[in-house]
Amino acid sequence: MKKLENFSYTLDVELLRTLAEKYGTPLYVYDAEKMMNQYEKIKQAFSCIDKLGIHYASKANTNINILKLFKKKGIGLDTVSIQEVEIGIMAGFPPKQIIYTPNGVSMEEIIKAKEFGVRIHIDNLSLLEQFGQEFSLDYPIGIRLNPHIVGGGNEKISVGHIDSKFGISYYQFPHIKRIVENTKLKVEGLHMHTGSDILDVEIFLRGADILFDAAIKFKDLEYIDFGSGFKVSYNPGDVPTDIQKLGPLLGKKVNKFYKEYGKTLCLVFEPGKFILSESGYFLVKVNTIKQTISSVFACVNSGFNHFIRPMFYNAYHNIENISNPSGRVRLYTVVGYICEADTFGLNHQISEIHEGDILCFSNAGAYCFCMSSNYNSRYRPAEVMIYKKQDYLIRQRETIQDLLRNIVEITL
Ligand SMILES: Cc1ncc(COP(=O)(O)O)c(C=O)c1O
Ligand SMILES: N[C@@H](CCCC[NH3+])C(=O)O
Repeated sequence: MKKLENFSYTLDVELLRTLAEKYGTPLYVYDAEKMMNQYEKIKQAFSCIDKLGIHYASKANTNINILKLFKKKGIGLDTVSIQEVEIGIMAGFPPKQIIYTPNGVSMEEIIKAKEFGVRIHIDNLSLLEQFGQEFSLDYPIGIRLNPHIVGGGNEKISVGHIDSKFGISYYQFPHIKRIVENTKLKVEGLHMHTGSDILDVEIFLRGADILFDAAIKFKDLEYIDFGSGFKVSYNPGDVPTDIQKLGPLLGKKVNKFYKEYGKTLCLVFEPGKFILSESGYFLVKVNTIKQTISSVFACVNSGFNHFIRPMFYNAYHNIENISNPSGRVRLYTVVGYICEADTFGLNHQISEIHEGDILCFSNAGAYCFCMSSNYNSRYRPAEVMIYKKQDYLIRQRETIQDLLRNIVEITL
């Protein structure tokens, strides 16, 4: 069967077309095999590291079926909210396999996480002190440091710089130490995450130096958590993070550190995008073609309410016409139906589009469905997962009842 050329599709065109017909559009399709291949790539790249812990960043896609798949493979979970913790527990993860690294949350939420028994990362001096005063030695925690490194594909996802709200500045280290000593807190982990979409291997290595420098000053560590940020290719010429190169370089630093520390710790990564992004496809139908005096618009039955990355981050996503994959290539601006600027792709080269054709967006696995909304009172799409060559509906398309579910009608 024909596969789409010039891009890393793992599913063939005919299958995607069949799924669009069977489940309707707009539709998210995920390929479980591709997720697992990506996971294996990470494992292999860091195979020189003795104790490796990979925790899938569930914020990339929290569908419980995807979480269960990772659980089955023995992968850990990374969460950012108490709700992600709860979904993780529901998916069957043992609490100690769940890392919880929130930002800007209340002490009440941290206490709930403690009640679930998950590994908590605190990224704020005030909460560190409160937690220490209340729980002290009873409950070991991890601390998220801000290494003051500028990394990440755009300013919205660059989170390790000096003006960022994330982590505790490593310049505030004496303050951290004072709180830990005064409250007798047990620190079992140190964490850092500088951003998403980081191409440069050097960023990770610089972060490692800073983290090890801090880690040597804590005697009870069990793990060091490097967060994530591995980049994927969003367009055919794009280059992903060279994790094959990063693995051995980081491995050298890690082993040197372990010698100094006198103990082998677990080295944790929390990948989301690298595992999920390329496994996903977003299928939409072309409602109409609109030729203006400047552009040819392909207007589809979706919008940034379903797929926000192009509008929010200016992100490029490859778009193919899977109804006419070998047609003559023309220039199209692909737009959605939302009542404000809503562009998926400006002047993309796409094989000739007719009304009713199905377009396929690539890299739709991570940060796509989970960032969707009901803006303009549109239903959120269905999700399908291909697992062991079978397609499974893993989320139903919404209906009018979903839009009204929490509304309380009052008598006027
Ligand atoms: C703390 C933390 N860990 C892990 C991730 C996952 O990052 P990515 O999807 O780039 O792998 C993020 C998101 O950027 C994050 O904020
Ligand atoms: N949502 C971002 C990724 C990182 C956000 C989480 N820290 C994206 O779509 O690129």
